[in-house]
Amino acid sequence: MISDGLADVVVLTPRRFGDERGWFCETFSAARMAEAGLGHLNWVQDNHSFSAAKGTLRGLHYQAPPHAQDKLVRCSRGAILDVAVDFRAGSPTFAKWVAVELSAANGQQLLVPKGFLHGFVTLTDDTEVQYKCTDFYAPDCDGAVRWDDPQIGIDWGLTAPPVLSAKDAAAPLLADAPRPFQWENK
Ligand SMILES: Cc1cn([C@H]2C[C@H](O)[C@@H](COP(=O)(O)OP(=O)(O)O[C@H]3O[C@@H](C)C(=O)[C@@H](O)[C@H]3O)O2)c(=O)[nH]c1=O
Repeated sequence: MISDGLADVVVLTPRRFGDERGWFCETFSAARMAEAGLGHLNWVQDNHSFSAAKGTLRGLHYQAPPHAQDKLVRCSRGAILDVAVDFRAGSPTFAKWVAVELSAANGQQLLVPKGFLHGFVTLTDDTEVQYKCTDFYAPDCDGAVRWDDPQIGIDWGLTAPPVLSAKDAAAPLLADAPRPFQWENK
């Protein structure tokens, strides 16, 4: 993980059982999630995206309440730098970010909780990302913050301008975005 980490953002590394054929892995297990203290999360939607070019950047995205989503992200082909940004008003780590390389090779997964912005940049051509969500897609609650906001200052490791959607290119700065999440001191 790049940076010191953020409370609630968790890297999971499911076990791979290798043999002469290759390997086998349980990419999701409700029992393992419960063991990790994440058994309360109710996964209702699985997403899968394909990005053709290295340097494609999707983010920074959120779904506002009442349709906020936790996300469990993995990269099943190629590699990404996956980023979570604390978006909870009043949080001691507001606007702080973490980045983790997720790849088909390392099999790691990132748990991005509700209240965090999420985005990734592809580190390879032909990259596939799969993630589970705890609420359904709700376009009316869809929101974005600029990927290159200097207040956040994410080091994406880019050497050229990224490939972006029109929506992401037009996203507001953090200072101009709504504050739909409130930090709760647990
Ligand atoms: C996210 C999403 C999109 N769509 C549709 C809407 C649109 O026509 C098309 C592409 O949507 P987007 O441009 O928002 O796709 P994308 O930029 O890949 O958005 C995703 O980015 C990553 C970083 C996330 O964290 C996700 O939650 C999601 O926001 O797919 C769905 O039908 N269901 C969904 O859950």
